[in-house]
Amino acid sequence: MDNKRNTAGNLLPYDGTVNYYGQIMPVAQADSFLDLLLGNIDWKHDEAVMFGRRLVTKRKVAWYGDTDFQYTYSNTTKQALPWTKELLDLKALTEKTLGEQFNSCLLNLYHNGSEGMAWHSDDEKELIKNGAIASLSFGAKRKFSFKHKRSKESVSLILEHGSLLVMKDNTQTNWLHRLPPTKLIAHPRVNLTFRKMNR
Ligand SMILES: O=C(O)CCC(=O)C(=O)O
Ligand SMILES: [Fe+2]
Repeated sequence: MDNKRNTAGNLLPYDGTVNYYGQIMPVAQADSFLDLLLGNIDWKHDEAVMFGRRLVTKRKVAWYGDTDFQYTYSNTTKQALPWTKELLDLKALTEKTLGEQFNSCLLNLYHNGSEGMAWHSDDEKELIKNGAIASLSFGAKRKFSFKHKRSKESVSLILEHGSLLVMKDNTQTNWLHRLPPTKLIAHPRVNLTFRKMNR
């Protein structure tokens, strides 16, 4: 909550840019956003196809966006839901902090530490190439890791309650990221990734 957040340094040593702004709001405000997000978002279990089988994830997801955005994966077409009041408030805060505009948001709800997300890059063709992805976290503090696709060098940090992380430039081309599972955490975490989709 000081002016260091405007000069967050690059956490990656090369081939991309990741800035961690830390907690960008008071804890009481982050608590209230967590409650609103847990209660008002249309959370659904996600589906994935693995080994030719349709699997349902333990983690829940939701997708909100500007208008009639649509994208297809695992043979299902998803439609963006219209922004809620609290998502618009969080989008405005994120845009003001970063000086960047976003048009959609993917939300993840991890009920406890047994749920995480495997190594991946956010490089879907629907996303503007090298567009910034802004990640807001609420609830349980969780470790977040990056691994370079060729050198395998890795970088990790802790994402705090009410914090902002941004991934930009050629990060998705060169680095994977993941949210590792942990036995140590028994309470939920909500993550929002504001994204820029092609129209
Ligand atoms: O939960 C997180 O912090 C990251 C989520 C993520 O990588 C994604 O939704 O693509
Ligand atoms: Fe991701």
